[in-house]
Amino acid sequence: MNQNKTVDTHNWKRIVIKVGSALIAPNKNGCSSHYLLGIAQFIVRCRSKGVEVVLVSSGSVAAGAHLFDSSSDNIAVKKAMAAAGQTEMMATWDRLFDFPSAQILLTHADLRNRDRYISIRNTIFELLKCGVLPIVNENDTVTTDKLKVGDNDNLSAMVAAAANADALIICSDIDGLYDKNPHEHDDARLLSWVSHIDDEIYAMAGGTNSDVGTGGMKTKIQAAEKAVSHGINTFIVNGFTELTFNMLLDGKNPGTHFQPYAQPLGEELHWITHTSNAQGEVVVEDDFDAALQHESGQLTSREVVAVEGDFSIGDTILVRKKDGTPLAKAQTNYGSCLLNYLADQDKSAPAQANLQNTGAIISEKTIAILEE
Ligand SMILES: Nc1ncnc2c1ncn2[C@@H]1O[C@H](COP(=O)(O)OP(=O)(O)O)[C@@H](O)[C@H]1O
Ligand SMILES: N[C@@H](CCC(=O)OP(=O)(O)O)C(=O)O
Repeated sequence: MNQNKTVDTHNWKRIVIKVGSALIAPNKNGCSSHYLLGIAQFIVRCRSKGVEVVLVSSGSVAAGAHLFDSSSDNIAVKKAMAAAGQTEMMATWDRLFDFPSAQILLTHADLRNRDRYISIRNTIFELLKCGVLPIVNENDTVTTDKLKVGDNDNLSAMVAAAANADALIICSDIDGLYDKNPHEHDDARLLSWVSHIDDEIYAMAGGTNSDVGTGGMKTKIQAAEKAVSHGINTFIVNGFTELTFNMLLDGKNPGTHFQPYAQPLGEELHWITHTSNAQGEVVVEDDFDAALQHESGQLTSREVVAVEGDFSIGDTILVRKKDGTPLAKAQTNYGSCLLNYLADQDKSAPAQANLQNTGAIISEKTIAILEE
């Protein structure tokens, strides 16, 4: 691994900054502007250089905790903390800027739906065009396990991709990624530069040790993986110290820098691979992959062995072999009900199965082939 300390920041036109809960409400005792001041100054200086900024701010649960029984693990209480803490957090950020900011609250259900995703993108672009700072968080009040992203590291990467950002800066309570959790190992070493994210990198990343953080380093690596495949320079940095931001402004790497892909995935392919998740599965014969990858890139009901889950037109599905091997993620042109019907028709009365070729279940343009 290279130890690369310089960063070519001059070409950055747009960045996403993610701020962790420990920086917003370090003691779970309401919001504190102590650490936010340095981050706000960094945002102001970026904007004055013509760099557009989107902020992804965690901390609503931590900020609202002091109003409730903070020892409670009850989900409804956590959601109440988030709802109350969100206004306090937005007010704290707003006080630090002399330009307008805008609140965007999202769930994964919004991001994985293509139309809603486009609407989110367009809103972000419009806010940036008018000089308004978008401040994004997960809409914790309405989420359920099935609907949520669950951590703001992954959310920030999805937002960075949606915003077409040049860089994602994840501000945490630690200097970057170490080869093991430094809170548990005295001999842990900081990695300045990661050129490729693989199992070895994931093995270094542990969970959180803090009362307020979600996901620890693992979700930050997942976020980095999403972002670099979109061509986004990704950093994990220590948000507690102003030196971090001075270094970034000087084109120096203050933490861990993840190298972006030289040839990023196309916009729609990236979305289907890294933002959308499969709502159901279409099972095909074990010898199907060659056809999918090398022939028409299309799948018809004739090839379908089974349909699993409940999905609608436009949803993302997983195409997999009978033996379980995942082949592709794709947007479906059929809902699961009709697809089940078509697949049954093909099996029970092949001669009359005139519906079988009514159209491709998935179309070439919306397929992400998965590596075996
Ligand atoms: N290999 C590692 N390198 C650095 N930190 C690690 C590592 N493994 C686990 N961690 C933990 O991840 C924490 C940062 O994640 P988290 O608590 O979720 O913060 P945030 O609120 O900024 O998202 C660190 O404080 C540390 O306890
Ligand atoms: N939506 C949650 C975000 C939780 C979260 O991901 O926290 P963190 O690990 O500190 O970024 C909140 O605002 O509390």
